Amino acid sequence: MRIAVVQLAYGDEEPRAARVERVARLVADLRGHDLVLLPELWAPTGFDYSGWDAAAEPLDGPWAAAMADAARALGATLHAGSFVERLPEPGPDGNTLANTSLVFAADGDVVATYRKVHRFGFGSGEPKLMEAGQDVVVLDLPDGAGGSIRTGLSTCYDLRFPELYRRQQEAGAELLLVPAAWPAARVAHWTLLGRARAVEDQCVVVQANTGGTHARTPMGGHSQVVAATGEVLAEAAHGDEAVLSVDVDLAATSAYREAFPVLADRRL
Ligand SMILES: O=C(O)CCC(=O)C(=O)O
Repeated sequence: MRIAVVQLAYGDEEPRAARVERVARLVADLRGHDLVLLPELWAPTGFDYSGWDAAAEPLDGPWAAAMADAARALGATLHAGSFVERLPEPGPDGNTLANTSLVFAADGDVVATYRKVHRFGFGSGEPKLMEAGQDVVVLDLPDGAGGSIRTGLSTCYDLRFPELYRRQQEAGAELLLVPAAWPAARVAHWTLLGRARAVEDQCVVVQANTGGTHARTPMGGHSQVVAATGEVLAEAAHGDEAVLSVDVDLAATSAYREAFPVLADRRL
């Protein structure tokens, strides 16, 4: 399966609409891949909380329409990262925003919607402004060889909560996709936790982070693709925009699980 991980770098000077156009073109240029993964909140920005309300859109808003077009131009699955969703009504915490990821099929149809479960911000940002997602999302994506691969969805801070990934693994996931806006200050955790999730759940982990600096927050980069063995198959540099293009041997994951069946020894 040929996977492209797009590490987008942006600053405060780039208008949101211009970035959406730029990224749509970039995605269309990645034809030949079976799956493209974009980072978290790359259009409204991950850390400019003050702009989230104005940037919020419904599930069928202009951002989703642009990404559906981009998926059609790509001719493959597009995990478009996440955007600020305007919920139709306030959730249990009284908020009308969510950090929502959409996955598009090659024909532009939405095949998965994931709302970030663990909200980052310790009393500000997401916990203050957004509703928490409630659902574990696992789905089958085309593997590029006529079959499918069971895939789990999560976002950024979720990576710190292994129980979410164990639920995905129990639901049959072998591929874990993680878009993020993870800051440079803790980027060592980002790479370490991605490898940890790969090793403990015996899954391929694909992580797309953000680069550049926005809202006075330098982003960490270091997007990576990790095999189920924990081997890092590709890793982007710190902070710059980059595309990782990686051929992932999915059969190797099943073979590895059979050869080293550690998950069968769990005691609950
Ligand atoms: O957990 C971290 O250190 C960063 C998480 C984060 O930036 C996010 O979830 O947006």
